[in-house]
Amino acid sequence: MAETLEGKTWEEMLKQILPPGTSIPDASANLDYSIAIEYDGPPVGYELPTVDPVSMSCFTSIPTADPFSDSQSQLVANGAGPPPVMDPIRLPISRIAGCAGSPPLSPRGSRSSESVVSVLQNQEFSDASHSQSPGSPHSSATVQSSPGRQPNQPANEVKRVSVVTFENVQKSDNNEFYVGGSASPQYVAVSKKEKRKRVCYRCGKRKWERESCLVCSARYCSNCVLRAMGSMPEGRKCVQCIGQPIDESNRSKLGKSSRMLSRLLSPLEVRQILKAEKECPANQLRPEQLVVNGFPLRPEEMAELFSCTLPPQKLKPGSNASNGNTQVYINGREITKTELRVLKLANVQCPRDTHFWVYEDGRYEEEGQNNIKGRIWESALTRLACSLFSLPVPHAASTGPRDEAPYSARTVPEYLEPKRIQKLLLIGPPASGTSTIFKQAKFLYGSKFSQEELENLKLMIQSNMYKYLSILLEGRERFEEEALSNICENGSVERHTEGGDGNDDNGRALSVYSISGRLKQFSNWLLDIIAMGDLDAFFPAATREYAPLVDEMWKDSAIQETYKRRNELHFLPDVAEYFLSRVPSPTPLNLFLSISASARNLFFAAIEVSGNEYEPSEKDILYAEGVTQGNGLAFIEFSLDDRSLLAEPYNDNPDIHSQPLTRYQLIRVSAKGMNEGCKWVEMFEDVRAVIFCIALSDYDQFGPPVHGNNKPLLNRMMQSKELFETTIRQPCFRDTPFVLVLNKYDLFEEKINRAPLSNCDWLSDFCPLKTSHNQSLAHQAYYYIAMKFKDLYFSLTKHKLFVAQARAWDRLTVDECFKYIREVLRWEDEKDENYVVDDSFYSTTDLSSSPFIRQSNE
Ligand SMILES: Nc1nc2c(ncn2[C@@H]2O[C@H](COP(=O)(O)OP(=O)(O)OP(=O)(O)O)[C@@H](O)[C@H]2O)c(=O)[nH]1
Ligand SMILES: [Mg+2]
Repeated sequence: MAETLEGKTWEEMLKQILPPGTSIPDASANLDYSIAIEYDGPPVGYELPTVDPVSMSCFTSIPTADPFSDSQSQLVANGAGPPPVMDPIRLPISRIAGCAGSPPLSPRGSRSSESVVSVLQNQEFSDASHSQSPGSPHSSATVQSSPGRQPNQPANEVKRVSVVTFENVQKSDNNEFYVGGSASPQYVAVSKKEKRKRVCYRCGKRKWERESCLVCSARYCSNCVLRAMGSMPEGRKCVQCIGQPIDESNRSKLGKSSRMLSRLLSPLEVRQILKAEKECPANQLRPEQLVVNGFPLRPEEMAELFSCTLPPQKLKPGSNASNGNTQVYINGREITKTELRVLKLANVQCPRDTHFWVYEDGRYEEEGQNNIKGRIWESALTRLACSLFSLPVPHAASTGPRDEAPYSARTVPEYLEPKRIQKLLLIGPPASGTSTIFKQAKFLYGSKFSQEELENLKLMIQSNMYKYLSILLEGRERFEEEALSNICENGSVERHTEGGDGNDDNGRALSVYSISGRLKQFSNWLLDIIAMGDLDAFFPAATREYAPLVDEMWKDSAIQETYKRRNELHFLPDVAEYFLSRVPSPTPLNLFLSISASARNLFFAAIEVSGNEYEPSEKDILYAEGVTQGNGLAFIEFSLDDRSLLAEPYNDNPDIHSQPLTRYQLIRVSAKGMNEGCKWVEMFEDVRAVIFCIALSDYDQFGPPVHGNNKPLLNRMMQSKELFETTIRQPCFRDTPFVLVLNKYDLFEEKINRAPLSNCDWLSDFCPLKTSHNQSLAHQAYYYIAMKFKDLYFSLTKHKLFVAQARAWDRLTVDECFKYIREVLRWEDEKDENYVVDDSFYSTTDLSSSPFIRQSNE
């Protein structure tokens, strides 16, 4: 260009710019090749002409058309379609009468303001709703899809709308604009969230494949989806929609696979996202959406509904929960065919159009007749049929006045109802070992862990790893502060970074516990979300992004130094070490020659456990804290072999072996949130026994109170005792036998010789005998604690407390516990039948298999 500038006329230069053969215009006065530049000279002495601004009161913006695509121009060039026509911009008059041939229904917005070529209704974009405008994903304006067009219709001759309105001009979050118009009078009332089909809401580009937000239906292309939806803690939702309920029309899509996600993410990640989508609280039906007999459910009713043994599946909002089709009504609800069959079995006459009224205790009459015809569930057969078909059987409590209870769970001998499931509620203060016992029961008597359960356990272990990591990081901060203040006070340099000058680039002091800025950032992030209780929301999707940093951190010498002082990290559970210090094989040693052995172990454990390929071993599962992620309700059903040693004396009847085994349902709940007047326990009023688990080793430990955060640390045994008292005081457990499992005997045994029981005020009057009778201190102390609880229980309930000992890590001891519990249930049954086997208060202290059974320290 430089040469062309020199000595060439403007005609010559122009010739080079214009296509060959084009004539050069004459240099006339009007010819203007000037380019606008900003004037920055001195102020002018005259008034500059101005253009009145267009009134924007009705428009948020002037709608513009999409760029004219290559394929469109191709079609035009081939004569396959007429040239595109720009839609005239409409004035904000409320209605403009239109006719066939009037412009397509909605001028569209585009971020490109250079191109003003109108939308060509081209095959490429053909779709029933192709002419819609891109709209705000979060707006609720009305939009009408084009009624579509005939296959042979020319591309641009879509059916024109008769009326176009401009009332719904919207501005979206990302500054794109659209105008929604009502197509024709019959569509005006149709209010549907506007959809910008084929256009990505984020980049505005047309893409075939998009993923849409379950809340606002915003659609994103594969380039944008991860940016717009983040780590998808609630599945496919834009980040700003997280926490909001889904659009109900999307309910059937919950958890259904997505090709785009499968392409972008690993199968495990997709599974995790889809699982979160299906299961996260925000995406669940809300009680008020479920209508039963014309009334929306209350939260507690909903909780009750979903806590039953066979909760309803695939409920839809507003669905008719009665779902009957028999023209027979009970309490205003049309019953189902199965229910009708059971009624017939119960000898209830029910011709069509009968309206029954059934009372809580099973008495029934024809509506308005005031003439009780009988009791529906009177016969065992009816009850059996009901339990077979998962139909309700009235609670023992509701079958009339308590003392007459005609068929309470207690008084119907087990063998009359072989199918009845004996529910066992397993409960205990945090970290007492309930999950461990639950998992042992599953290993012992239950079915294998399903793929899904394994996946859950894996996630749980992985998220626990982050918790342990955060405890380490917190410890590191503490140690760093200590070290730095030591340095300041003593001028001591002994803990300074080796080889460094003790300062970082910014002149800040450093200690062996100091980490780099990047790691510090990660550390702050993790500690923040843990402190906010948000880990579950971020895990696993967001934490995955940090995986490389986790690796880096494990390798860091500051973490290694912190880990050396793990005994000072009180919140680091014992099992953390198990998970943190595993060395997987094969060991790529050469990679890690430069780091110490313990750091290497941490590193491997982190990589192994946090990796996708990690599969938890049986031991991992057992040692992992919790049963389910989030530690919710968990239950299993199993039966026990009845031919235990303890059972034999009662099994004289040879028929007993031909009868089906008793089924048990073990329900494990976290005791968190249980307090006086607590409602949810009432859901378990029909349990056969409460298994209350306490960690013996808690007697010298202090922890934050279960209720309330700012109170001083409390002795954990005292906390367990309080929770125990609260539980036994629950009215719904008034007649329920309690089995106290004193767990963690292994830790207790090891601890008792160095820490006296008097660490716990309640246990301060323990007075061990000289161990002349071969009775170890631990045995005596255990027995003493058992008696303390029995006394307490008796004073409050006037009943006997059954006590068993366990080391939940040892499967055999858990097996013994359950066999003991089975015996307790038998004793209770027989007691109810007046075959009182054992009435002494003290003889039920412990398992008869225990060597300490007759050794009281009284
Ligand atoms: N040493 C020892 N540790 C045990 C025993 N039973 C459980 N643990 C460990 O104690 C910790 C707490 O046990 P969990 O079974 O998770 O306790 P939990 O009752 O479910 O407690 P939350 O989950 O807090 O409700 C886990 O790390 C267990 O591995 C035991 O008998 N001996
Ligand atoms: Mg647990």
